[in-house]
Amino acid sequence: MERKIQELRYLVIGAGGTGGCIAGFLAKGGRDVALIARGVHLEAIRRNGLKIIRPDGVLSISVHAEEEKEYKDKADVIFVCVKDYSLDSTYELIKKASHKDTVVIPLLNIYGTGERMSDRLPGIRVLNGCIYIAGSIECPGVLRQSGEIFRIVYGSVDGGTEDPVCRQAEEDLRACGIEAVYSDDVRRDTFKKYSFVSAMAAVGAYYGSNAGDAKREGAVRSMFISCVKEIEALAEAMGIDFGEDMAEVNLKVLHGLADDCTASMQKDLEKGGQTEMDGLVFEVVRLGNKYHVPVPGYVLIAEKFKFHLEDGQAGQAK
Ligand SMILES: NC(=O)C1=CN([C@@H]2O[C@H](COP(=O)(O)OP(=O)(O)OC[C@H]3O[C@@H](n4cnc5c(N)ncnc54)[C@H](OP(=O)(O)O)[C@@H]3O)[C@@H](O)[C@H]2O)C=CC1
Ligand SMILES: CC(C)(CO)C(=O)C(=O)O
Repeated sequence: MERKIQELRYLVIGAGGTGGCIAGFLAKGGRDVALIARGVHLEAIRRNGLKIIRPDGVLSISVHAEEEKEYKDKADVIFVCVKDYSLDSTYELIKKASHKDTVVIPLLNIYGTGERMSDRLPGIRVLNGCIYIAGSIECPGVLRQSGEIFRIVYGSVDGGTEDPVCRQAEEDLRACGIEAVYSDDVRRDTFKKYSFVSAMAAVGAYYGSNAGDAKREGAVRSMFISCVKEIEALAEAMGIDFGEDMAEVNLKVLHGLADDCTASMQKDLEKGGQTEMDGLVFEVVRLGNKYHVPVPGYVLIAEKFKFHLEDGQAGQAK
């Protein structure tokens, strides 16, 4: 018998550019959502609510936010919205917050995150997912969303088994103003997102360029297109059928971004701290090596950041 779902309880881990916007939109739409944040950002959200500066104005939203250790509930849907380098720090909370039907939806830009998380979370249903948004923390308690794009795609790692929780989450997200897609081929769809963000992040890091530079004819745009084509060749070797011309699709996505938009990896790089370069750029070089697909654009970019393969094996960043 189909399980009757009443109101889903959402947990969003990470209150940055992605997680803060998701929790903010869900809360604004009246959904039951808790947001895990920390430090001065958490204090500010608690004191003043969450502000999201958008192209069409500022949203001020009251969101239930707490620290990881304060969360004592069980959630039906958990969105994981942290950088790859913080992922390990989320596992204890996910274990504590899950019941037998909970679905965990990682939205990281790193391809294959869901599979990696499943290995670390036996007995918990971890999906795969991705998100299209351009968001960042402006200052404590305040996020900036540039451009209108806000799309979440998720689905089961094993393919398209229909799940009522996932279907209801899709309805909830849409009702709250987020374009949601419960995908029947999430491996393909997350690799499609990867073909965009990896290329944009790699080229942006190489040239120090933004979306506006890639929109105009010239070296930045050419390299962006070459990188997308390298990922297309990889997809073919990996048995992923994109079914459409990703250079064309990704140029449309690019044109939907504000000119001053840069990938979140590039923002981290400019701040001088940890970045997702390994999963977004070096991993493409490793995949090229594994599947015998030439990826000269990525090799050039990776070399600029002192990464190379050693003896034909997966190399180390130096
Ligand atoms: N920003 C964007 O526009 C987009 C980002 N993405 C991807 O989404 C993922 C998340 O990125 P984004 O939202 O930008 O990341 P941010 O760095 O903006 O936000 C992550 C937040 O999570 C916090 N955090 C990390 N670990 C914990 C924890 N254990 N408990 C509580 N808080 C925690 C961080 O805190 P602290 O700062 O203290 O570490 C930070 O505030 C990445 O993989 C990114 O590539 C995808 C599409 C667009
Ligand atoms: C490029 C962008 C903004 C597109 O969603 C993104 O995914 C990121 O910054 O990580």
